[in-house]
Amino acid sequence: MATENKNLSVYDKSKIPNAKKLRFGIVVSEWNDKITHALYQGAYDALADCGAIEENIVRWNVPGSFELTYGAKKMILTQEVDAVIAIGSVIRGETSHFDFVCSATAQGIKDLNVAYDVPVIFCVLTDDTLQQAIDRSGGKHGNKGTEAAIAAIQMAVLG
Ligand SMILES: Nc1c(NC[C@H](O)[C@H](O)[C@H](O)CO)[nH]c(=O)[nH]c1=O
Ligand SMILES: CC(=O)[C@@H](O)COP(=O)(O)O
Repeated sequence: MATENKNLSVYDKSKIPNAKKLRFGIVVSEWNDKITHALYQGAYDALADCGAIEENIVRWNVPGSFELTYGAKKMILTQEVDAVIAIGSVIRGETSHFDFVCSATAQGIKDLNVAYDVPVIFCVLTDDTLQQAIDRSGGKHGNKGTEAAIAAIQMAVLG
């Protein structure tokens, strides 16, 4: 199902565990910062809506999406979090750099989920245009940050 058929901000709160006892790390890329801050706000608001408390939400910024892997690893090793949300916005330019950044970031975050017992949520938009990114960070398709926050809660209590 493509995003256009599923609003990213819709969730059934009655089916989401309460997050009051959970601690979250959120690593935010500064590239396309208007987009990534909107994603962060969506994630923060959803975590709070589900019971998370402010002092249990730790935010770190990194230069770009490629650095999300290292930032998330450092968050896991030092902050005693139950889940990490990695937030980025990669927008295609003139060269193939987009493909390398997207692939490396996705693979790096996947590798963290394998290497450590803390879920790392892939909240990285990989868009061909700025409008696509706007549409998915609080626009007509909702906010992927919201979706990522709900996934973080669900994965934090898994098992
Ligand atoms: N073009 C985008 C980048 N590029 C920067 C890389 O992520 C990385 O910071 C740099 O290569 C140094 O290691 N990053 C994004 O997050 N979004 C882009 O559109
Ligand atoms: C995703 C990128 O790295 C890209 O935005 C950089 O732009 P360009 O490919 O034109 O150098």
